[in-house]
Amino acid sequence: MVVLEDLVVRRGRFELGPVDAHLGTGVTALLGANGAGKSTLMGAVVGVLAPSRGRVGLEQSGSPGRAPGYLPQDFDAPRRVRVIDYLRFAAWCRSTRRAPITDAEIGAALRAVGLQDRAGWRFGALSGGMRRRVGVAHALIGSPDVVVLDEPTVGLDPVQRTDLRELIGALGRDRAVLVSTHLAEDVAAVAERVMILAEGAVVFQGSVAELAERAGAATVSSEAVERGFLAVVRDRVPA
Ligand SMILES: Nc1ncnc2c1ncn2[C@@H]1O[C@H](COP(=O)(O)OP(=O)(O)OP(=O)(O)O)[C@@H](O)[C@H]1O
Repeated sequence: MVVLEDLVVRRGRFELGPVDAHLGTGVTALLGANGAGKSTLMGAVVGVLAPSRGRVGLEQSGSPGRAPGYLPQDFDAPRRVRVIDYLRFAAWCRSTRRAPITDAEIGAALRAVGLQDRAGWRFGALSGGMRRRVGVAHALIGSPDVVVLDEPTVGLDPVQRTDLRELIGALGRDRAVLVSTHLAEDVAAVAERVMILAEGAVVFQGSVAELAERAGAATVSSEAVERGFLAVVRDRVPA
């Protein structure tokens, strides 16, 4: 559903890529140290950063032309705006004449993140975790075939983290989901595939089981993912 071909993105002195990848149905976790290029790659996938070389191809089945759903790392909204009005505005921006996004779809997105009873609240009155969940709802409205979530579990309490993981897993059943995280538990719980970046380069692409194997683990667990990640990154950058 997302095809990355020879993709290179420059931001100041930083260069990401070249990246070649095919992100099909399912959850792909994007891992890497701070500054490795995860947000840069996600920005290029959703079209907010222009490639300096190569291409991002989106192959969507449903409403043609609907942009990928995107939770940016620094998602924010005006404090005084009510949640429902913010999402209605976002829905209007994402609607096309042939595929308008209805209030029912906005309600479904709010229910998906457990915020249906906060629809009338002002954004500034929500807790940090709830604001993050509004950002996830914002990424879901209109049921895009491609959903890109930049560190969606940051700031969530353990219950909300678990619920959000379940939601991400469910989304991955019929769409391409790209999710960045620093939490090995997120990867072990929901991802099928993993891509690891180090200093702008792709240093691993494969299944979660293959990553666990890098740590010599026969089964997938948070610990195996963490050790696999460290093995991959340390292989590349010797201490
Ligand atoms: N607006 C910008 N202008 C210039 N360079 C930038 C800009 N934004 C990010 N960078 C640089 O791009 C590189 C990659 O940043 P990016 O945000 O993609 O990393 P990341 O893997 O998402 O990191 P983190 O885990 O800290 O969120 C960093 O070296 C950063 O300094």
